[in-house]
Amino acid sequence: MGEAPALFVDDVRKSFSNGFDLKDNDLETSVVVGHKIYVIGGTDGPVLSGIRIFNKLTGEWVIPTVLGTKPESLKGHSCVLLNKDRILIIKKNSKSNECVWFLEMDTQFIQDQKKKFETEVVAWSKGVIGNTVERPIVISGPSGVGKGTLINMLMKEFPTMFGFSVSHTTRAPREKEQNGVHYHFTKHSVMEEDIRSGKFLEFAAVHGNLYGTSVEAVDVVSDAGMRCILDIDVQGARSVRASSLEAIFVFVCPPSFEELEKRLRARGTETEEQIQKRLRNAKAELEQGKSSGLFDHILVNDDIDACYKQLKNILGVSESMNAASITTSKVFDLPLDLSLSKINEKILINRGPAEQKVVLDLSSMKGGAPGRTRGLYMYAFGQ
Ligand SMILES: Nc1nc2c(ncn2[C@@H]2O[C@H](COP(=O)(O)OP(=O)(O)O)[C@@H](O)[C@H]2O)c(=O)[nH]1
Ligand SMILES: Nc1ncnc2c1ncn2[C@@H]1O[C@H](COP(=O)(O)OP(=O)(O)O)[C@@H](O)[C@H]1O
Repeated sequence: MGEAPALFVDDVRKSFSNGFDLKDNDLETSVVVGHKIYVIGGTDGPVLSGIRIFNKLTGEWVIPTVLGTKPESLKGHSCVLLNKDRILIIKKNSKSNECVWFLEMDTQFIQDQKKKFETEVVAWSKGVIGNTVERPIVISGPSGVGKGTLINMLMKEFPTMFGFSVSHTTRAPREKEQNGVHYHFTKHSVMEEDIRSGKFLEFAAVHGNLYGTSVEAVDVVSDAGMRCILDIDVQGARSVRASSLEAIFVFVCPPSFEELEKRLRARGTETEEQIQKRLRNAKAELEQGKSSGLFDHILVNDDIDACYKQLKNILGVSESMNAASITTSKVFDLPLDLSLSKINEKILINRGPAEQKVVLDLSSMKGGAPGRTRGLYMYAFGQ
């Protein structure tokens, strides 16, 4: 087939000389990138992040700022450098659906973060095997129009198909709202810090509070094989439109302004002052929602059942689909004893001579820190 010869990672390790007695083993591995040596793992010393970088030019160790969601433990792993901007890490003694991780050290995201932090920065990104699910749905509309009601109906009828993106907010919880279910309720300072460190896909100040969708909120829904629903305001919808998330945008209008006010009052969850603020903002939101060209579909929520039916039509779901099963790709066991070799955009995971070999195909890889790395395929062959 004319493929390039396999690059054996272990040969690369043996061939570098750093002046240090860095012995690669299952717990601590090293990857050379130009004049830097990235050491991953490591249990000794003050290396809390488990990542340290040796700069061969200055002869100094640097502890980088580590972003993203880390693997829970890295007791036994093997790694290989990909395209000089990220390192692939395979966790040993794990399942194929949780073994693939990437440590990014020179992707666009990292370059942006380095400017912000003015330090060395690396970021973890979990690899997700298999097909991505259908396009997420962004639902916007003024307060009290019925967004929550429509979303609840959808999730109740199709519990395995749709998952709600749980936003963060600095507003106080309403009586029946649960932390982690309706919102992640948080403090202004904490949320600002998380925004700065790139954890949010979008955020906006709405009715005097901060609201935002974390990258993680969308990823956990996709990881569960479900289609993600986002209930966000028009500013947030605009940010999502500009992001890499390819969503369907739906704007919900009331039949009249009077009806909107009636619903907001009847819900009884806001003070008079808050109702007034929401009504004032509703005017601008309705104008932007209807005229901006941002939304793919505009629904009028007059009769709730009729509106719900229209929403289902837009999403292409029907009653017969509510028992639809989620297709998951086959899960393999990866032993403690494995080695990696790289052939173009494929990684061969050798599981011992008598065992099946596993191929990790990276040719359709997309995404990455601060979210998951997707578009990965894994299959076994051999005995
Ligand atoms: N941009 C953005 N807006 C959000 C997010 N979560 C909720 N919102 C919007 O914030 C507004 C206020 O939400 P909430 O306080 O729950 O009141 P409600 O609109 O009356 O349900 C609504 O327009 C929501 O769509 C988010 O993560 N990002
Ligand atoms: N089509 C409708 N007709 C009458 N009342 C509605 C309709 N849709 C929603 N409601 C009611 O209006 C109130 C606001 O709806 P909600 O879903 O909380 O709005 P939002 O999430 O957009 O703020 C709720 O009390 C809900 O039961």
